Amino acid sequence: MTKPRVLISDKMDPNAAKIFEERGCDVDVITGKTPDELKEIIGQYDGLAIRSSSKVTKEILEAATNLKVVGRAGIGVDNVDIPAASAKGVVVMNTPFGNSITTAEHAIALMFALARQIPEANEQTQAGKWPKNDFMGVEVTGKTLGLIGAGNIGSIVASRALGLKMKVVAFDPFLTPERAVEMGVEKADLDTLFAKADFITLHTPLTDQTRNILSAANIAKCKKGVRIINCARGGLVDEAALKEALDSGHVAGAALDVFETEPAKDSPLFGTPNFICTPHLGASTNEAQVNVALQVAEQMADYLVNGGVTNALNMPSLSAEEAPKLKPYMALAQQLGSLIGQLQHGDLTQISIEVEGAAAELNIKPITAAVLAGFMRRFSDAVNMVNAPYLAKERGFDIREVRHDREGDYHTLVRVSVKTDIGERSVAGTIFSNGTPRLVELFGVKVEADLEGNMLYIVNQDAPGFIGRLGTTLGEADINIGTFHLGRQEAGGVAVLLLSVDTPVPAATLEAIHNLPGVKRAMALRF
Ligand SMILES: NC(=O)c1ccc[n+]([C@@H]2O[C@H](COP(=O)([O-])OP(=O)(O)OC[C@H]3O[C@@H](n4cnc5c(N)ncnc54)[C@H](O)[C@@H]3O)[C@@H](O)[C@H]2O)c1
Ligand SMILES: O=C(O)CC[C@@H](O)C(=O)O
Repeated sequence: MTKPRVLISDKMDPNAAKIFEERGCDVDVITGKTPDELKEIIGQYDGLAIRSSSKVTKEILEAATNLKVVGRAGIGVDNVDIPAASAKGVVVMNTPFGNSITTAEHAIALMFALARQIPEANEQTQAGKWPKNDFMGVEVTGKTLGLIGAGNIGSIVASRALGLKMKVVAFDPFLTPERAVEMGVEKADLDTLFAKADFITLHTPLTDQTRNILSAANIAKCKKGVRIINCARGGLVDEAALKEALDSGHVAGAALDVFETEPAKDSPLFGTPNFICTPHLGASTNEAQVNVALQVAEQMADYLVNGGVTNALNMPSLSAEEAPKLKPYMALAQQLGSLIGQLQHGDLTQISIEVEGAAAELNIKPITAAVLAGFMRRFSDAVNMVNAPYLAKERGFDIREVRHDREGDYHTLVRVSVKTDIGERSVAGTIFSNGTPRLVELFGVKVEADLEGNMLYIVNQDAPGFIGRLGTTLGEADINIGTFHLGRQEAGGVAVLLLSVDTPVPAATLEAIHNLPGVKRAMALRF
């Protein structure tokens, strides 16, 4: 088997390359490429490991003909076009915890730097001015910290602030009252936070809801003398409004690690008294960079080599322990999805995935994604488990997942049903003890078959002599039968035949089969 190839395109701790190699990948470290240069080489790679410099745009993804995974050594994935990656079937992963402590510590460091005006005091002291009377600071003890965003980093900032004997008021629409109690913070709405906070620190992603969350109007609602810290994303604070508020003295100090446009080289904020900044250094400690590099390399190699999915933003997670257990189920699910997709008639409205027995103990999300990948092949060859759920949603299909505790005739069963404007139909399969998937039911008829290669599906009225006539028709077309599976509802009733054949069945032979007495339907299938 050829080794997966990975490109590390941003500066990253060398441990990442080492891990890729140890885990069975070939790795190239090529940093500093322009988008056009990256476009030229990206087609050779199965994986792309990045920090924030590489922009994984739609154009880059279009050129990435072999790409399976993009791994961000860090949290924010604003430099990756996730919808385009999903549509292309490329998994996007990040490392959501590796740099959280480091970034939280940077926010606290900036809070102290603001409270005691350390950067300016340092500059003037080193200029020989000894400005002892010019820098009257404020204590943080007893002050209120307004926390906007109480996720991973926000909650670490809160715990450090509480340790400094501050009060913490948090605004986060997803913060539950129980979690607020657990964190020791007061949950508040934004206006209450503005009214109470002596310091405000931001820890949200940049979204339509959070863009300019500190707008001119909101800054005006803050206490006079508030100090603002942003170590999350540029664009959360309206930089022009912040400049005005610093100039007027309404805001006593502001510290930005992130800017609306980065690299920020000529911001109007530069040179403003009581303004300090760092060049997006939130995650820049040895510890954090080792953490995120190791983590991204482990996650990406795990996906490329074993199919494990961790911290993916566009695919359900699948641990390295789960992956081997789920592998036969995913093969079965894909085959069932493909079978029902090839046989489906009418306009589809709903797909249901039911798991029963041992299958009900498993993570159903990857099974669903595999069913959809098989099913959606009827629309495009470029479908996989990553993009199938998106494409299915795009087409408005109602996807249902049902877990049954009961064990039926089989110790484990996956059933896929479709609802269309002309009715409902289902297929079901099991996993044998040797791990092979097997179809066990097709549209209500018990029929056992391995779904692989070229197959022929025939529905006929059960009658003596039919199998002989079918064999002759195939023989005359020089088509060799591999396996033969027959199921029927009752003697003389409707029978279902599934045959594996060594070569594809041409249209003329299908037509001849269709014309045999008693045949209701004949279709060539491909797995
Ligand atoms: N400066 C840096 O170098 C650096 C380093 C790491 C992370 N970051 C950034 O820090 C931010 C926070 O990271 P995290 O790991 O804590 O993320 P997280 O997902 O754990 O937390 C984000 C929190 O924001 C909350 N949120 C979402 N919408 C909100 C809204 N409208 N108002 C208030 N809260 C809202 C969410 O509920 C969540 O609790 C991200 O933007 C990330 O990219 C920056
Ligand atoms: O890689 C970096 O230095 C910044 C990372 C940070 O912005 C993140 O979102 O994790």
